Amino acid sequence: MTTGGGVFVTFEGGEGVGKSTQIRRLAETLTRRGHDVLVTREPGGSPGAEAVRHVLLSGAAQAKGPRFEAILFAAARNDHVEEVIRPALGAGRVVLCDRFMDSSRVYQGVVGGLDPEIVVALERIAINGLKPDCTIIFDMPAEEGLERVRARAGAAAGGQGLDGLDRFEKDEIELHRKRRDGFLDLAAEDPLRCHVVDARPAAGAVAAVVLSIVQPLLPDISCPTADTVR
Ligand SMILES: Nc1ncnc2c1ncn2[C@@H]1O[C@H](COP(=O)(O)OP(=O)(O)OP(=O)(O)O)[C@@H](O)[C@H]1O
Ligand SMILES: Cc1cn([C@H]2C[C@H](O)[C@@H](COP(=O)(O)O)O2)c(=O)[nH]c1=O
Repeated sequence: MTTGGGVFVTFEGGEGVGKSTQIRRLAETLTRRGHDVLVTREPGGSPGAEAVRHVLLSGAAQAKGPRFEAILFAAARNDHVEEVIRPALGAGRVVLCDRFMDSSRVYQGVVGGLDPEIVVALERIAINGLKPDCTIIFDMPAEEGLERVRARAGAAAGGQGLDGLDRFEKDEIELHRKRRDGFLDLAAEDPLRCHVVDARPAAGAVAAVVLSIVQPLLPDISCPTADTVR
């Protein structure tokens, strides 16, 4: 368990696999059961990192290349870790984070083509020793995830056909397929931390699988501890 008694769970995968949907459902379930839950995301999660998110997802940094983007992701991550995640874990909270270091390993590293030594060095600086207790990797064919993303963007635009996609969502389908493979490879390399979950079933069925993975990591809050009983 992470320092301070909190539990740090990250959610990863390609575009449109249902990370936000599942985090929202899990947070509702855990909160109802009495856990103190923090939902956060990357890039972003702290005021400084949210500003960097806009630069990255708008595509403003793309022309500078993967190294420049990777440095921005790392700077945003370090701010998020030190300003938000570490304090929350120190306070014993359950932190549910939409993407974290594995997205950098896959998007900028394995698929982005960044020198592995740079990926490792940036990760070390960014996370400063803080690793997830558990990582859920949602898996589905890249085409199906992108269909969900396009449907979501279309609905948000009131069905007016605006593409509404961010810098990474707009990439070629072959890159999305490689990202899926990259996440599966990471999961195979670190099976104690990473759990691959089939993202295709209905949201309720996926949520049940996610809960079964996270539940054993949580502190038992069913009985009062000795020092709360007077
Ligand atoms: N199990 C599911 N079955 C069908 N549709 C789903 C399922 N889960 C999520 N969706 C829908 O798919 C779309 C994408 O879901 P969501 O935003 O949760 O994915 P995401 O992984 O967070 O996306 P992104 O990669 O863009 O952050 C949403 O419109 C959501 O309602
Ligand atoms: C943390 C992180 C993210 N990315 C990419 C992956 C996604 O395309 C976007 C984030 O958008 P989302 O809708 O919030 O999932 O950013 C990345 O390339 N590297 C990273 O470290």
